[in-house]
Amino acid sequence: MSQVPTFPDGFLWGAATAAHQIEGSPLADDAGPSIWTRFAHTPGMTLNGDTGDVACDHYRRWKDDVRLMRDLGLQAYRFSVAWARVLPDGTGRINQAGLDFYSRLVDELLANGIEPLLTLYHWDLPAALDDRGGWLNRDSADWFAEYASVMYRALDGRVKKWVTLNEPWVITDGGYLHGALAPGHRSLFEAPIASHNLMRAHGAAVRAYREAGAHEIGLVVNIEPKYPASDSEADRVATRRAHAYMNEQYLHPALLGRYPEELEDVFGAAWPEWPKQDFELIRQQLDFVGINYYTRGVTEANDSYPLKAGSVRQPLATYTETGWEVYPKGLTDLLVWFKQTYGDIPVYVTENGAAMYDPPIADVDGDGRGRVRDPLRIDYLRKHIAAIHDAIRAGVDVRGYMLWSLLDNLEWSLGYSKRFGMVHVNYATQERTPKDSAHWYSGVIRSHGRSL
Ligand SMILES: OC[C@@H]1[C@@H](O)[C@H](O)[C@@H](O)c2nc(CNc3ccccc3)cn21
Repeated sequence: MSQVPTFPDGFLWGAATAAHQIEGSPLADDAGPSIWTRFAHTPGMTLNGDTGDVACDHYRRWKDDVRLMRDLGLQAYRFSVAWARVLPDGTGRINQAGLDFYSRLVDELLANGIEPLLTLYHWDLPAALDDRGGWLNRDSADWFAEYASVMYRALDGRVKKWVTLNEPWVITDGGYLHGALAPGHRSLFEAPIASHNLMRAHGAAVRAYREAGAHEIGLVVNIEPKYPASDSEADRVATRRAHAYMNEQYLHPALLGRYPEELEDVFGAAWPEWPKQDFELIRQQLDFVGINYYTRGVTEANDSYPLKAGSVRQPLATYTETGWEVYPKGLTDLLVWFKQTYGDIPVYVTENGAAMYDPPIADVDGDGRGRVRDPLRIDYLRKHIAAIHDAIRAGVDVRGYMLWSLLDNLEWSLGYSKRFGMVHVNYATQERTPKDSAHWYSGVIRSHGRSL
């Protein structure tokens, strides 16, 4: 970047988390179990048998964590609601204690000048609904709309930015096709059905919001630009399929009212006939789209997958703990593609970050305070925020940045093995220690990006 970056007035600087990954106490105060409570307690499903039983103990430490956000200067905080705290059976009976937890959290955020950005669903379906077929049941759209309406009635006005779903692609690719995530199904036939019902649920929740809410609602997707590993026709076809499968499978129905044509070929006999009226439900006017960006996908033809496409690991820049390539330009390319494909819909980067090897906490300055020196994370964040600035200069209406994540937390099936936080969590003592990246990010926020 040649000159000092200037971000638009009102550009929102925040951080993101998710209920199951930080809260702990999943069954406290009459909450019901979720599919992740069940999945993590199933032997062999998570690394080291790690569960969300304690996590970051945020359910009890929420007030201190909001104080930490204030001290870091966050302007916004993206979090998710654990559906089964509010509706232990998924529908019907409301658990007031669960609703009160989120109401108190929102009030504390507002009292500290932090804008809440609420995600209704971040993967933790009530187990009682999974027992009724979960996302494979077409009734799931009604279940989700009922839950969403409970939350709108309780919090709308205090919460002014709502997200229906976090990453429908991961929910179905992980939970229904490959089985690595809850509920752990492995079925090419189930995956498109779960995807479709998730998008029907998204549409039903937006429709309910238009009747009950008065502010902003959007969808969050994880998308990554796909680049062919070579200019061979086979790799180019594979890249197109991978792009349709991850990047268009959810945005097309939500914003264009149709699926990309490649999906019928990708799923073959497993691709159902969809009722036309479903797309009238799915396609709803959105106030914004959230994009979660971590890396790109270099893609080659590979007949051993249903997709007939595989990712090619890039040798040089995969020093993240997840092995994901560091490729900031992919974020610029993606944001420009989004605008070119779907038009001028406001965008938030609702997740971006990296799990890096973090050295142990040490009193490196001799001032009695622990420090975590994470220069690689700072470098990653700096380059990706600069990539957003490049997209803004190219005309993309990016409204904010939510760093993933505020805290080290439970990385789903990978347990506590990956640390994405800008704040270190000692899981034995629950002590929080802002890493160097947290102090750096505070400076970025204070300077509105000019200190990049
Ligand atoms: O993996 C880091 C975060 C995760 O902790 C969040 O809960 C989730 O919203 C999230 N989504 C991605 C996007 N990529 C992804 C790819 C394959 C499997 C899982 C996530 C990364 N992350």
